Amino acid sequence: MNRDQAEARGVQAYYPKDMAWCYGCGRLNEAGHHFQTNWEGEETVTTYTPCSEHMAIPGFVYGGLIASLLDCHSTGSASLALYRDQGHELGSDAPLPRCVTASLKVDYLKPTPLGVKLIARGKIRDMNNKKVVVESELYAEGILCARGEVVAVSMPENFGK
Ligand SMILES: CCCCCCCCCCCCCCCC(=O)SCCNC(=O)CCNC(=O)[C@H](O)C(C)(C)COP(=O)(O)OP(=O)(O)OC[C@H]1O[C@@H](n2cnc3c(N)ncnc32)[C@H](O)[C@@H]1OP(=O)(O)O
Repeated sequence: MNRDQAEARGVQAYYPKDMAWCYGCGRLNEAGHHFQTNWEGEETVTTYTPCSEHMAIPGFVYGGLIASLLDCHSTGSASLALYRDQGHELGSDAPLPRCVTASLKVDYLKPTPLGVKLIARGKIRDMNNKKVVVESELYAEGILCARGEVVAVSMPENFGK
């Protein structure tokens, strides 16, 4: 599988239908961004090219879009990390761990240009069997523009009840 094919089938491609509606990364949400997250060695990677409707200031990306990207990148990374920890890789029949965001922190370091490919790279900083801390860096044309930290937690059975 080449890089493009791997990105096109990130962890979000394996979410079951009832979990595939997220505005950021749900493949079934037609209005959403369809972020896709996968392993690249020990790091996780999500890429996205924002367009003019994602503008904050002419030429630069809205910070909320960057937060969304880091959010879904991190929950996807957490699912991948828990899955690998359980001895599985994408494509296996075992069910994927479901993770939601407990905490999201973003530092905006430099203005992020519109119209170029953004690359989020994540590292797993801490994890146990129900919580994963993901630290990420967001690059545009090789420049570090934002840094994020997400605490992702396994989705409880009684979520929302
Ligand atoms: C079958 C296949 C499925 C496939 C895969 C499905 C994917 C699934 C849908 C994905 C779609 C995308 C998702 C996008 C990301 C959203 O947008 S998700 C939506 C936004 N997030 C939410 O709505 C979450 C709302 N909050 C909650 O439901 C609950 O507060 C939580 C997050 C589940 C935590 O519940 P809780 O009872 O507090 O958890 P608890 O067991 O006490 O804590 C677990 C650990 O987390 C830590 N923790 C809890 N809250 C926090 C916090 N705010 N800050 C720091 N640490 C915290 C605790 O300290 C504890 O740490 P340890 O003691 O283990 O070290």
